Amino acid sequence: MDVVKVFLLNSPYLKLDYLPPLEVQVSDLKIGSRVVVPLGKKRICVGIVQSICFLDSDCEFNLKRIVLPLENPLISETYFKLIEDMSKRYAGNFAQILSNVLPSIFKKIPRKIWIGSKVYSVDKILSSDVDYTRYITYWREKKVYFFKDSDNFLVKLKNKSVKKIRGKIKQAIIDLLKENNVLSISEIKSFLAKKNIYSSLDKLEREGLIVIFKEKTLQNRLSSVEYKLNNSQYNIAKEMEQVLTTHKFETHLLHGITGSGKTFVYLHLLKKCLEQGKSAILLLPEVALAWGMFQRLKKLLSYKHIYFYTGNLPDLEKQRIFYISSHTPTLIIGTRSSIFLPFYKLGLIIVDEEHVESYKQEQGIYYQTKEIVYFLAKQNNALLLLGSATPDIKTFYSANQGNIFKHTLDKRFGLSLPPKIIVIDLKNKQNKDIFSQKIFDKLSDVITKGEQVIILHNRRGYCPILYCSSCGNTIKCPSCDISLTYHKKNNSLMCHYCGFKIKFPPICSVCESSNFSFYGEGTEKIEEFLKKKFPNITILRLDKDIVQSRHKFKEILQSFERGEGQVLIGTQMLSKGHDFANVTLGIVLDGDLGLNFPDYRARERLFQLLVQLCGRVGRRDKRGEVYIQTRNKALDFWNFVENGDYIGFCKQELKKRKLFDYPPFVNLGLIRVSFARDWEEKDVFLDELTKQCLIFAKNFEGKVLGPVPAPIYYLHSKYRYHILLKSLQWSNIRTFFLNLKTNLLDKRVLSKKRQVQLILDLDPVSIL
Ligand SMILES: Nc1ncnc2c1ncn2[C@@H]1O[C@H](COP(=O)(O)OP(=O)(O)OP(=O)(O)O)[C@@H](O)[C@H]1O
Ligand SMILES: [Zn+2]
Repeated sequence: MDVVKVFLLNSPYLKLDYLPPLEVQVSDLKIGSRVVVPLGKKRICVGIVQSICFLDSDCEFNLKRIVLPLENPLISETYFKLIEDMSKRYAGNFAQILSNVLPSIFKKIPRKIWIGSKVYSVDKILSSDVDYTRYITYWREKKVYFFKDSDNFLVKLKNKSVKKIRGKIKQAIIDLLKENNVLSISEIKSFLAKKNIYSSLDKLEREGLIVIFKEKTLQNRLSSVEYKLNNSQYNIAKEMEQVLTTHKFETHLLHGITGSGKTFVYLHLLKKCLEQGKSAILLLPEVALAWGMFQRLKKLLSYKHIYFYTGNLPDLEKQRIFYISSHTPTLIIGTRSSIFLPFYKLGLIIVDEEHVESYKQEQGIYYQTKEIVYFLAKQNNALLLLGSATPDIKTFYSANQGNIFKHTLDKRFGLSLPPKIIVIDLKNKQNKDIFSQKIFDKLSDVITKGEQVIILHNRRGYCPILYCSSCGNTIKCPSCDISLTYHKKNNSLMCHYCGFKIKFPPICSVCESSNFSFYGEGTEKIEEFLKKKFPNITILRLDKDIVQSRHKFKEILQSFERGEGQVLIGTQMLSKGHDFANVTLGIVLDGDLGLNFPDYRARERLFQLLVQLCGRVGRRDKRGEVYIQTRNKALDFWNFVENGDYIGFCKQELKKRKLFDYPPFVNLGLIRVSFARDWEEKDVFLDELTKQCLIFAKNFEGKVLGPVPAPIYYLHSKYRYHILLKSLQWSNIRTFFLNLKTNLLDKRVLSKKRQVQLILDLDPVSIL
């Protein structure tokens, strides 16, 4: 008897046995096929065929039958291997990982399918034998389509001088077209992350503002604008081109200072890769950066299959790109979720700004994008290129050990010079002013000259800490161990971790007074201060409170680029990737922010942020200056910052990490334990947890630290504990975790009912 093993893409994420679908030979069914299967008495759900085997036994009567085969296959065997690798590496459930990384549309049973241009209802196919038989016939002949591509239409502006129009979506479409000349309907949907833009397009067309036209020939041909690499770019690009040509798996690091022209090296390699008929991915750490890069490259490179991809595209758009990329050489420019597309002949993976922490996914399933692309590149004999002005110290170390080929671009492209960096000591100053006198004078000077300034302050809101004036109590979030931030504009207090919000003034929970003192400042207060001091200029602000949409983010940046504001103040959002022409002064108000976090990566993170910020200053002929305020000028950290000496900093940091046993010298695993505050058995559980940790620690090759309360002990109404594992082998860490979990389950202090959550976070980026 033939049995088909299927992974369910929905809860309970099991692997179950089924009989093949009626009228289908098992030999017609491929591994990786998507199928609809019955589950329990009434449910039907979607799964992926893992294997087909022959069983001697006669348990046929107990097995249910697959009710409908869909894409045959949806994913390839190499895709399976990737998920298998992830489930081993991250000690997770195969089906759950697969379900998480596939576009969510594949977890649902489709409602319609197409045969030729005719549409059929899946309900009907499932309920009528005649329709089912006909469906299977076409399915076998590969004539069934699960997606209809109706978006081969392009849109452009008719009248370039339109300004304000009514309707948010309409306005957003017009703004997009102003930047891009021509876009396809799919691209507009992608960027606005909206599926229904048709009525807005329709209205705009009727109002005579845009033209919608059919793409005539499918311009499959690849071409690019003429460009000339400078000598350093050329030598580096040629070396890697050689790797592409010989289809070898190699990892390279491009350490190029800000403004050195890394993008043109990428451009050159992407073009070569596509010319060879292979696919490529260019990853960026944030949606806005990915979109900026997509627009930039589309102007330089013309090819039909260049797509912008991120996790929050509309479902149908994700599905469309998924299908196309499985059988066509494509170039994907996107964020980390792009790596789970089923690439056809993958030849090149570029990870830009490779040091950024958002390459680590910490929701749903935990994974490190860089580990997965390493696996993918190896599997496909592809070139993996990591690029950054401030590489991750681990990458830097690996390159120095000879495991990664390293290339350096140490000069800005053209004539521009990196800015001069001046660190200002605030130590003995008793001033309550936000700016030191020296910086304030400099600021006034630059404003008078009509040049632009960016000010970095990594804290939003008006004021981050509020004390009760009567009893000294700080006002905290009721669900988190975090101070509430005062926001003046809406006169409220907010928790920046869980979103909790109350009107100001609150009542002190200790003494019931409602008189408060404020401490510290956020971007909102700095903006207010500057507006008072410089009433005649425009001051713009860029932080999460202002930027509620991607569109707004762009709007502020563009307005600043056009010179409509002279000062831009913001959180780390303003530090990455932007190419401002007229900024000659950068200011960092609180250079120490984050430096004292109980996290071994704190210094590295701050250094990277500061270098990125400096990269935005003086990008044209006029050399810029960056002033940084600190209360700890004595730290040698600041010498490295002033000299822009990233390599020196890395070397010193590596010494410290070696001394205290931190990566790259050991591997870190963090077991995150959390449970509700009112859980009655928490004491019993914690006792047992501590006991078990001690027992397993005896045979553990490495160190076990904890369980201890996490630095943020109370968050989202849950208590949190950490167990930190240090070992030379990842496998030791995984084994420790699995043994601990199994034992706690056996002892029944951990139940499957999820009162307690136990998560293994390998190489944690945040240990707060
Ligand atoms: N070969 C080239 N031909 C023409 N212009 C170039 C070339 N290389 C770089 N440039 C220009 O130099 C500037 C800096 O290049 P690019 O943006 O690629 O730098 P980057 O290394 O990516 O910097 P960052 O890390 O700050 O993003 C850009 O304005 C870019 O257009
Ligand atoms: Zn909170």
